Amino acid sequence: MSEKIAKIGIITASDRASAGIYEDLSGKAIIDTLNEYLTSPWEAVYKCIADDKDTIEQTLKELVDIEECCLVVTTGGTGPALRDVTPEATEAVCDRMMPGFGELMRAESLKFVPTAILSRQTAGLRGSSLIVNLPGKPKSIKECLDAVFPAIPYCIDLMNGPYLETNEEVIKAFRPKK
Ligand SMILES: Nc1ncnc2c1ncn2[C@@H]1O[C@H](COP(=O)(O)OP(=O)(O)OP(=O)(O)O)[C@@H](O)[C@H]1O
Ligand SMILES: Nc1nc2c(c(=O)[nH]1)N[C@H]1C(S)=C(S)[C@@H](COP(=O)(O)O)O[C@H]1N2
Repeated sequence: MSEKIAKIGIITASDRASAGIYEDLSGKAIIDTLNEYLTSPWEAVYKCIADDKDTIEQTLKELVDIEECCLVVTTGGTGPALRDVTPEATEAVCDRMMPGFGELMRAESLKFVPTAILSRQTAGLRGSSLIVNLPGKPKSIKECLDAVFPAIPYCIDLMNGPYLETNEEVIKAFRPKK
């Protein structure tokens, strides 16, 4: 995987965005934020789907197993609303969970909104891919990614994925050893 261009999956889980009731600003915010962060070449594989557990699971599997994305970032469906099932779909397809991501994003998000604890966002590993959940609100994307992204390139290194390089004036990747 390391010689290939890094593929990054972006999944918006939203009944209304997927039905065209509103424009998917959150998926766009993920792409814009990653373009600001990354100086190494990458390619987005983007999907906007309904809040349906089977559909989210199938889409996660497609982006990891067929598209070979080293990282998949989801937005939406992490709260307590009855159709919010993105964390459950993520757990269902992951071999190993990475609970630190959700813990850190909720802690950082509390600096912006007192409702941060309503997000059940999580992260996990499927094969050699990292899946990270973000909340649905467009403004939450950068609030959460700024917190966890410094650890993501090293996480992908440890799974023999592509070497992600960042613009250090925007965000600094932390690699404890070379
Ligand atoms: N992908 C998105 N693009 C633009 N705005 C969004 C998006 N997701 C959420 N929002 C905004 O954040 C608000 C609260 O998010 P909420 O989680 O209820 O949205 P949602 O998951 O898209 O809802 P639903 O799936 O029921 O349509 C929405 O009413 C909308 O204004
Ligand atoms: N950084 C950040 N985290 C946030 C928010 C936010 O605006 N910014 N919104 C919260 C709210 S109001 C909800 S209901 C939950 C779940 O959102 P979701 O169901 O759209 O994923 O995320 C929470 N986490």
